[in-house]
Amino acid sequence: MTDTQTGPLVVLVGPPGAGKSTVGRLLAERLDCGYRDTDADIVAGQGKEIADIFVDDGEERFREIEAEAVRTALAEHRGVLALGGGSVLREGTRALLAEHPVVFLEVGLHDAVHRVGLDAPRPLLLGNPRQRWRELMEARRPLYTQVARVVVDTDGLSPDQVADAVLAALELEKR
Ligand SMILES: Nc1ncnc2c1ncn2[C@@H]1O[C@H](COP(=O)(O)OP(=O)(O)O)[C@@H](O)[C@H]1O
Ligand SMILES: O=C(O)C1=C[C@@H](OP(=O)(O)O)[C@@H](O)[C@H](O)C1
Ligand SMILES: [Mg+2]
Repeated sequence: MTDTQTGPLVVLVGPPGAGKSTVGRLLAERLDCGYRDTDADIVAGQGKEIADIFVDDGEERFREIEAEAVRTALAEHRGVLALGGGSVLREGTRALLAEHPVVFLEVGLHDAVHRVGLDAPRPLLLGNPRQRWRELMEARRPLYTQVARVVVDTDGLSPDQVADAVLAALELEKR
């Protein structure tokens, strides 16, 4: 990292189950830098879980809180930053991301649904996770593509392999 660096080294975007949080932690270890996840910032700031924010306050309020969390993290953080899957929905957030080394972690329906099924429930996938995920990805794919400097396909790859691919794609040195 240089003194003139003005934002995160890497920003990870993509749908739920792309592995943003998992690969983000691995990348921070590899790069020997800090890791930050806007979902964790939101939970800490609100004092409640994401699912409870959706139930108590609604998705629109969550998106407002998220937009502010992303703005703050982009301004403050100099390491690896993982965003929540829906953060690209806000035009203002997409405009901010244009200045940063954004990586779209791509994943297909099969791997994504398998991965999120192993994990804590996500409010937006409740009901029929396969259908919800497919709709969500169809609506968002253009947005992920628009903000991304590079796209890394994660299908069939382990988190370690995805981290390798991200480092190669951004031509970042392993430390
Ligand atoms: N490349 C991968 N291969 C297999 N499982 C993965 C991979 N990446 C993430 N996972 C698993 O999938 C689940 C969701 O990963 P997570 O990092 O939370 O995704 P995101 O933050 O993009 O929603 C976790 O249980 C995680 O261990
Ligand atoms: O895609 C979304 O709209 C969401 C994704 C989640 O984060 P991950 O993408 O890390 O699962 C979390 O921000 C929230 O449940 C909403
Ligand atoms: Mg995550």
